[in-house]
Amino acid sequence: MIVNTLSEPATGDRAAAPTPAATVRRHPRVLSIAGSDPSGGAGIQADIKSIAANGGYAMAAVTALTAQNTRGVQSVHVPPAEFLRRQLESLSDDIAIDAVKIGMLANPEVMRAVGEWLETTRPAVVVLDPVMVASSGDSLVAVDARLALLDLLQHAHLVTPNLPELAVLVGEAEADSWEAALEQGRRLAATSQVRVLVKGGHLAGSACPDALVEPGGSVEEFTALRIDTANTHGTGCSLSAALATVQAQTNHWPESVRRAKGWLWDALETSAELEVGHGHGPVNHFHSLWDAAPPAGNAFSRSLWDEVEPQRKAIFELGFIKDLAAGTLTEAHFAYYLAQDAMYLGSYSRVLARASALAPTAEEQLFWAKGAENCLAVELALHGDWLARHPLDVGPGPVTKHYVDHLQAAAFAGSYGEVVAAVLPCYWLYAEVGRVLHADYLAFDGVHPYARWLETYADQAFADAAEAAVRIVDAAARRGSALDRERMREAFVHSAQYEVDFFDAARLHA
Ligand SMILES: Nc1ncnc2c1ncn2[C@@H]1O[C@H](COP(=O)(O)OP(=O)(O)O)[C@@H](O)[C@H]1O
Ligand SMILES: Cc1ncc(COP(=O)(O)OP(=O)(O)O)c(N)n1
Repeated sequence: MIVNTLSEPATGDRAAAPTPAATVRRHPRVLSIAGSDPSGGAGIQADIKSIAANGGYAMAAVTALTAQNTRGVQSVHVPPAEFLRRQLESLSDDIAIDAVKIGMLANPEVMRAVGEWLETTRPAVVVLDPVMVASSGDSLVAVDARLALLDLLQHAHLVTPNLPELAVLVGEAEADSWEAALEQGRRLAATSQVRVLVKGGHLAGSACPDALVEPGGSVEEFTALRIDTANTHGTGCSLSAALATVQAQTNHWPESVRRAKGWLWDALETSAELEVGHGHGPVNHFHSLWDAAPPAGNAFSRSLWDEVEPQRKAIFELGFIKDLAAGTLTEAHFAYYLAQDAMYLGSYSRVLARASALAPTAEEQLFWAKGAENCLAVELALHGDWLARHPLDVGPGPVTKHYVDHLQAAAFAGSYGEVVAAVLPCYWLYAEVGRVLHADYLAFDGVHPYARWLETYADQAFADAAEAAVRIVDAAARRGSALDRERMREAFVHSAQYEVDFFDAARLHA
């Protein structure tokens, strides 16, 4: 689970390299300018896998050849910088490059060649991983390269040093705490006027924090649980290449960090499956491709529906629902329910707005935005109407509070898949309750006291919206990894249980 927190508003900050126009591409053309790692875990080999795994078209200009494996670097060969220049010019003469990731640049001459090419080409996204030392401890860069590297920062939109690299860039000793690392990140960002991703992989502890630090000093943190693994070869390469790719898809740095870090976390967690080498093994770049084949069609939503069968049955066994169907529910209980529902809907609407913000297509964006609007406009009007006639002075009850907390946690820390899975039960179970109760209501003899409410939820438009929400969840499940689907499943089941508790809370409230 990736959790992110913003310590100061990110306003007014601007990295030195000009912020590009907001063009995004589903499959950006991403160039890695980096060294070769023949073991495939780091360098251009890792970058190409990372770019492809994140949906980009990968290209690579080789800056250096290394002889290395998972145990260490045995030898480095640096071709003439002039030949790197030719590779770069050859690419930019022909191909539109949406994003660049820069890795191992072995000496100042190579750095200058890359700087000059960036100066003329000005790619929209430049992520600079200031590679200096491999995870084995072997140096990959000439000792006199610091100034040339600092000079290169002016061309980057993001620089991603690990703690030893950050220390070299600010000319200080390596940070031994997260707070000290953030301070160094702030100093680098301010003095070089560059956006910095401070990475906490080298710290001890159960958490693995990273933080986006803007030149103006604002910091946004992204925390994940530390995975207990030795397979950390190439994490920095893989992360920076993923960041360049995702940024070209989103044009939103915090979202790019959240996605790239989440992807890398899954790659680390499933890395043991690869069994490569005897030292620091590689991460599993294609975990989502190789995991259990994504569920076809509506298989995922069917499995969710089956899994919450106990909750579906429980709803129709509740006294509240039975009394509501029979028209014998007291007005006091119904008013309490509507008051809680009105409070819930206010928050639910915001969560739908978040789903809209994260949506991968304009169609889904519009769907959730309309849902958010409907929640406020239609539902609150209906409830406001009833509640105006039956005023009830209560705050959010414990179930309302827990349910809303659960939705907000998904909205602020979860992926798009988690958010849409968490909001789905409210659509789907309500449509189901509406369908069943409406049938009872049509067979009802006399004037039903809750006719208006029952008609609203048996509305065809509501049933259509529930169906559309189900289709969106299936599509998100197909795109995600097995881990993503597991998180979606958990989010959905929790929400389904809260739906049961929510109805029940009204009757329990005397
Ligand atoms: N054991 C781990 N568990 C989870 N995330 C990790 C782990 N090790 C590194 N990371 C993440 O991998 C990325 C690279 O981290 P780091 O090791 O600091 O840089 P580098 O690979 O450049 O030395 C960061 O996002 C970091 O949080
Ligand atoms: C050719 C080459 N480039 C870079 C590295 C270092 O990889 P990185 O991901 O920055 O660091 P570790 O995660 O391996 O510490 C490399 N080894 N080879």
